[in-house]
Amino acid sequence: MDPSERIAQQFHESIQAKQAALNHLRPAISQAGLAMAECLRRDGKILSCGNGGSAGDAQHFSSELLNRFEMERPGLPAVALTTDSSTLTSIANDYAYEQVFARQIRALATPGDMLLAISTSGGSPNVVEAVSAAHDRGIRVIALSGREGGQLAGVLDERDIEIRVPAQATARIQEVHLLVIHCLCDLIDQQLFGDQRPT
Ligand SMILES: O=C(CO)[C@@H](O)[C@H](O)[C@H](O)[C@H](O)COP(=O)(O)O
Ligand SMILES: [Zn+2]
Repeated sequence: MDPSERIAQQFHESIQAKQAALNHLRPAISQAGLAMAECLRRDGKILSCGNGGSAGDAQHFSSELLNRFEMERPGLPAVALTTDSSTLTSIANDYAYEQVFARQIRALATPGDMLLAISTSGGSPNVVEAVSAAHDRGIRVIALSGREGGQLAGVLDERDIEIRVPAQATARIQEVHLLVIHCLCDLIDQQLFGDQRPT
């Protein structure tokens, strides 16, 4: 296959993954966006975590909240748990890599906060531990996952919301995750600041 055909195939697969996700995920995304808006309205904050590309997604989400998404509005409280290398390396060194997010959640989370837990496989032990820590602190979890949901699906409770992308390839799941994150930001802004969209 020549490069041009490979590129066309990647685009085609990405479009297909998004198309397949649309109706499947619409109710869960809507529920999650409204829950996040309510959390922020009540002065809660949203913590986020993930590994690799999902660490980038966790940071992408928190920066859309802290700075802004598409409209002019005040910054909203969010913390990506993936950015402080001193904290991450010391927790991994002194305890275990599985604890890098959980220990931060136990220190930072207060009642009414939420956790956005991102894992394409649902199998990353540190993301699974993060969910347990969130539950210990009494905070709700929005889980962004894929494939068969992994261990993450098994540790969610009835208050949590699972947004599981119906795809198998990590890259495709990540591409849908980013779109879901933008939908969540859009719903949060609409719920808190009204319907206007940038021209
Ligand atoms: O971005 C990519 C591959 O596309 C990788 O960095 C990927 O995020 C890493 O392999 C992660 O460790 C995978 O973790 P997870 O999504 O299964 O929780
Ligand atoms: Zn990637």
